[in-house]
Amino acid sequence: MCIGRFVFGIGGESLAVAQNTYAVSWFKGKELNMVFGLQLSLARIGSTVNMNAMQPIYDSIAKSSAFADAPSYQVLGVSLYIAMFTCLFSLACALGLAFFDWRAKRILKTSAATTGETITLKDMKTLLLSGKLWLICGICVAYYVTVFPFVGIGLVFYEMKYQMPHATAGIANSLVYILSAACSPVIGFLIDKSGKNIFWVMAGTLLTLGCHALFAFTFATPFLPTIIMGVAYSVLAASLWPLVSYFVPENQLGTAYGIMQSVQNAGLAAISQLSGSLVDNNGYLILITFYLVSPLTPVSSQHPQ
Ligand SMILES: C[C@H](NC(=O)[C@@H](N)CCCCN)C(=O)O
Repeated sequence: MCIGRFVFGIGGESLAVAQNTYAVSWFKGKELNMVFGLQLSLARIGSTVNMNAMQPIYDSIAKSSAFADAPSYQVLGVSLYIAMFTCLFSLACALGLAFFDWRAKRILKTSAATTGETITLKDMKTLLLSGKLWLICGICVAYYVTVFPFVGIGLVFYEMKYQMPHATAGIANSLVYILSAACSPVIGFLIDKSGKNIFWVMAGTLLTLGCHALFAFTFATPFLPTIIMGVAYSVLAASLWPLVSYFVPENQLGTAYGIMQSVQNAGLAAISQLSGSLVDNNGYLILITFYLVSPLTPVSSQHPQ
């Protein structure tokens, strides 16, 4: 299983790096935030379908006469084979993209997704010494560790703190992603219109901070902070990722997004472990208080655009 997850991590995150680089190369100066919002929206539709569909798929296979006496690992294996078809669909889309890129290159007599220049060791050094890049990485990791691990343990949180039945807790937990799927393109469009990415990054961070405060210190309906968190997360994601393209030259974008994803994932790996141990040893109040402190890092590391 660990090997499978390792390969999955390499594939998924490389895909994200390539997607971001293509998006900037094709849409810079033309509604880039909206394109990132749209990309985010489709990714979150995928996450929501995954969160809600895998258990029913597993249950229906287990109940089917063909697998009535099958051990659970076999039922799981068949469920994962079904999931594999969405990866094949993704591969088909990537091949379609390669075709359009090749066609654009042929028609425009240029490389569509790159400037033709490749990154040099000197560029790499400049990039690694760029304070702006590390600030964005800091914002990214400090913000995302308060959202992804929270959604990861959200189901049990809603069940335990708010005494919700399993199904209602599942709906509450997927609301962050459902809302993000619905509103990211619109938010991206609004960010394009205002052109103030850093303002929106701060707004997304502060709103998320407010949500964690409501989760930690009140027993008011959790649906309100969850809904606000869905919107805040969309605001942050649609404004933060395109920001890289404002100061990193096009031939270094892939490397810059690769560094950003690595830093984000290193933080997520550590904080997911810490979240589990904080919940087990200290309870949810301490965990949410920890989430409350983490976004303060992005707020304090931002300065006006
Ligand atoms: C845009 C941003 N993408 C990421 O954070 C990637 N590392 C992919 C994460 C996939 C999460 N299951 C985002 O999704 O907000």
